[in-house]
Amino acid sequence: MDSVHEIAITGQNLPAKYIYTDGINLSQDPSIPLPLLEIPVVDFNRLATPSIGTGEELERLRSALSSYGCVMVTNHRVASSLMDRVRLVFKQFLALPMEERLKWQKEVDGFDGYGSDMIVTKDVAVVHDFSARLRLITWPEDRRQMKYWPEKPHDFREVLDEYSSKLRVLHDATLKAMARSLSLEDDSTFLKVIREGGTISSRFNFYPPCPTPDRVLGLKPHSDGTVITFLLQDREVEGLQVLKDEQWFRVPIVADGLVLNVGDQLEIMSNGEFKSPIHRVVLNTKKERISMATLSFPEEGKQIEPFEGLVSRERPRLYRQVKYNGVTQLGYYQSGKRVTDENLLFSRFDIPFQTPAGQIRKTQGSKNYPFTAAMPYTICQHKVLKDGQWYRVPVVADALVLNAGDHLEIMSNGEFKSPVHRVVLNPKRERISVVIASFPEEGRQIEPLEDLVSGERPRLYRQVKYSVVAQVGYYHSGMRLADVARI
Ligand SMILES: O=C(O)CCC(=O)C(=O)O
Ligand SMILES: [Fe+2]
Repeated sequence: MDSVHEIAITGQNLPAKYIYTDGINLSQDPSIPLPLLEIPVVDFNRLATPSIGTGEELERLRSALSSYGCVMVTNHRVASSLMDRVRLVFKQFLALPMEERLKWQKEVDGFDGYGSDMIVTKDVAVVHDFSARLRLITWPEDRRQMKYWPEKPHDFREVLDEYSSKLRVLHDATLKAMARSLSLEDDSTFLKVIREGGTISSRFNFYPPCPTPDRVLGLKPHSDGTVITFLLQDREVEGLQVLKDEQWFRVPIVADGLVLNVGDQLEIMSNGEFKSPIHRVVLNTKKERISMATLSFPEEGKQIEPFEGLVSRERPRLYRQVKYNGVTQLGYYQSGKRVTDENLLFSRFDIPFQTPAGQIRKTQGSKNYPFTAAMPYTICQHKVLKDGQWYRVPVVADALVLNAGDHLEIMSNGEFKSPVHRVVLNPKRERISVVIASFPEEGRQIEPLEDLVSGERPRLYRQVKYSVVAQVGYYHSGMRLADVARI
């Protein structure tokens, strides 16, 4: 029984399982909507046509996927009329009487078909999504389960067949472009994971109107468990939001654009070069909304791990090998976890890290680093290493200690030094400190400034790409970026 849809039609009161009793952190002030995401736009035609500036477009793609994790793809060669037909056949399907829709209902423990997801988490506190879905494998064709493909409206199958074959071409070319943007020798590196037993699915999402969007979500905060996802949005009704720098942003509707986002499996395979963004769907009080996601997945049981060509001394391996499993992925989704966080080789606890559930995770100590991770800057006395000797840093009332960081050491070609320091504890007294620190943009290339390189002062450091997780990795392994980058 597709309860969400019928509740919407009959206007019943919402059952408690859909309600976030603490409310949803929509805008502080309801009269001011959340800001619009300035989502980077990538022109697919330029990516795919070497003669017209492929290099520049590839760099745009790489940089966007390493900081935002998503881009708006334009000129993707999928006709606007076909996109409209996809929206239309789904709306026509939704308008059918319930008995007709239920003919294509999913099994309780299955993925394909119409209805709400099975609940696999044992966590009883899980809040359900107020949305219904129709999910169908479209590729490879011999994996299609036609018993779940609606026959009404009469052209549903034909339209999905046409759209999914266009999206497959786009999907494959995009994964190849992604590999090229990271300068991988074999541009099929990521695509192989799909070709070797993987699948591509279509997921149609229906979000009914909801009188209390401040207490109910269409989709809870999550990152996709896919390799990549292409999203066809509703033409008129917004609802998708992305978390960036701990702030929620609305994703704009761009006529005929498709939203491409990195999935968790690609974040792992790319060793964190590409980020799988956290997103959610909010509801509209008056209008229903639809969307359709094209999702690619590895084969069940496939081992996913960082690709060797993306692991180096400068960029240590960030994730363990993890076996892809659809049910485990769904469990992570429902309990607000992510496969990427669960398989990170070190703790993220010492960077204020926003979990999908939306709270800053409290410092809890980690398996590997029981105290440094738990207490990054606290309870200790600051000491600095100079000429092989540790020195105590004096307390000067009202003064601030300024120190150069590793990136400034590199940019200044070693003119400024990023000092090694540590913090010791006091047997009796607690101690606190507060740090204000500045960082480059994620993915930014850092290197010595040309003006500071000369015959007398040769270049001392290689170019390195800024990455917050790699930085934490160095910290935990007792390495300094400035040493790693030293020529
Ligand atoms: O409906 C949307 O805009 C987003 C859908 C989504 O995030 C998903 O299907 O995973
Ligand atoms: Fe999603």
